[in-house]
Amino acid sequence: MTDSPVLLNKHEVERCLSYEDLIPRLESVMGKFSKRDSSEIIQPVRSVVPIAQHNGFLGVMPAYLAAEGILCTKMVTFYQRAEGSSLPSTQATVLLFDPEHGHVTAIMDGEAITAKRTAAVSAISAKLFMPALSKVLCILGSGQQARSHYDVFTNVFNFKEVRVWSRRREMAHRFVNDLQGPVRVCSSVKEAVTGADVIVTATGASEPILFGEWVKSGAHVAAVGACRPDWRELDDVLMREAVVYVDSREGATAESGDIVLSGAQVFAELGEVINGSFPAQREKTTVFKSLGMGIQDAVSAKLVLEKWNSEH
Ligand SMILES: NC(=O)C1=CN([C@@H]2O[C@H](COP(=O)(O)OP(=O)(O)OC[C@H]3O[C@@H](n4cnc5c(N)ncnc54)[C@H](O)[C@@H]3O)[C@@H](O)[C@H]2O)C=CC1
Ligand SMILES: O=C([O-])C1=[NH+]CCC1
Repeated sequence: MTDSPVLLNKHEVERCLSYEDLIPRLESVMGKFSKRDSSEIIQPVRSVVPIAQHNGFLGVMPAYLAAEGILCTKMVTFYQRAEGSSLPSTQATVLLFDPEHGHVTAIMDGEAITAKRTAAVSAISAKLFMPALSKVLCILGSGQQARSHYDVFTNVFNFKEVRVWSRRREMAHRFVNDLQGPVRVCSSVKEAVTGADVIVTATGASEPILFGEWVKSGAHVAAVGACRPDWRELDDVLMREAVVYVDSREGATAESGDIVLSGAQVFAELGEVINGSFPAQREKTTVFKSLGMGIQDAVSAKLVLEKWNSEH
């Protein structure tokens, strides 16, 4: 008989996962992943089932990290919600397994993991690619990802000004009212991004909202939304003129409309920069196209379980 799996809700997961622990673990696993040593890491591109009647998708994201003894899968649903909907558009559950015997050791909320690990990876991209002396951060969107990106970017960096734009102005104000620090609400994307050093796009858009002509030369864009091959957040000009980094080349080719439809060339994976195979072209305009990876969820879930176990 094996023990019953540990069950951890969103509050527990949030409490057990700090950016301080998460960032170095993500850097390490992404650097290893980009070496493509299958004796160490196995992570297929996520399987996605469209739920066409309801504008949604179910993604299954398994990963095995042999050296670290982590076997994990996340199941994530993501929906295009009608404007004004109060339902979350991204929901997830993460399972950790015992790799030796195959039983489930933990079942935990995946919403907090998804929010935090995605923002932490974007922060890693900014650390490598944003201009030296970056002063202005701009966040497009005001949902879960916008919030986690605000939290980690203002924690890790020292911006002089933070701006936010949301397609409904009252949502941007609600977002800002929830925060401690000063944030300027902008009434258009153009106003929000003009002169910004770092731009986070974290929206449910399926057509471009960010245009290259508005982006300051040398700025860094962390593009988190548009995770379907026919969805866009960024226009062709930006995609073709910027140096494009991705989390996984296979994922980007299968899932990113911004890459597939613009015909942009991927310069490198974030992990290839971390492991020293490719340079960080900080002086150029850069785009980090994030799609999300099972290995990111796997190391996050392991951190949560380690912390929880240390307390019980
Ligand atoms: N790269 C990654 O690893 C991950 C990406 N995502 C993606 O990030 C995006 C944001 O996710 P969440 O914050 O969880 O969603 P959310 O529903 O909490 O927030 C979505 C935001 O996008 C805005 N929005 C929706 N449709 C829009 C449109 N057509 N034009 C402009 N703004 C629009 C909403 O007003 C809201 O501010 C989604 O596209 C989601 O699929 C989510 C999780 C992980
Ligand atoms: O990595 C992830 O969990 C997701 N990417 C796009 C939607 C959910």
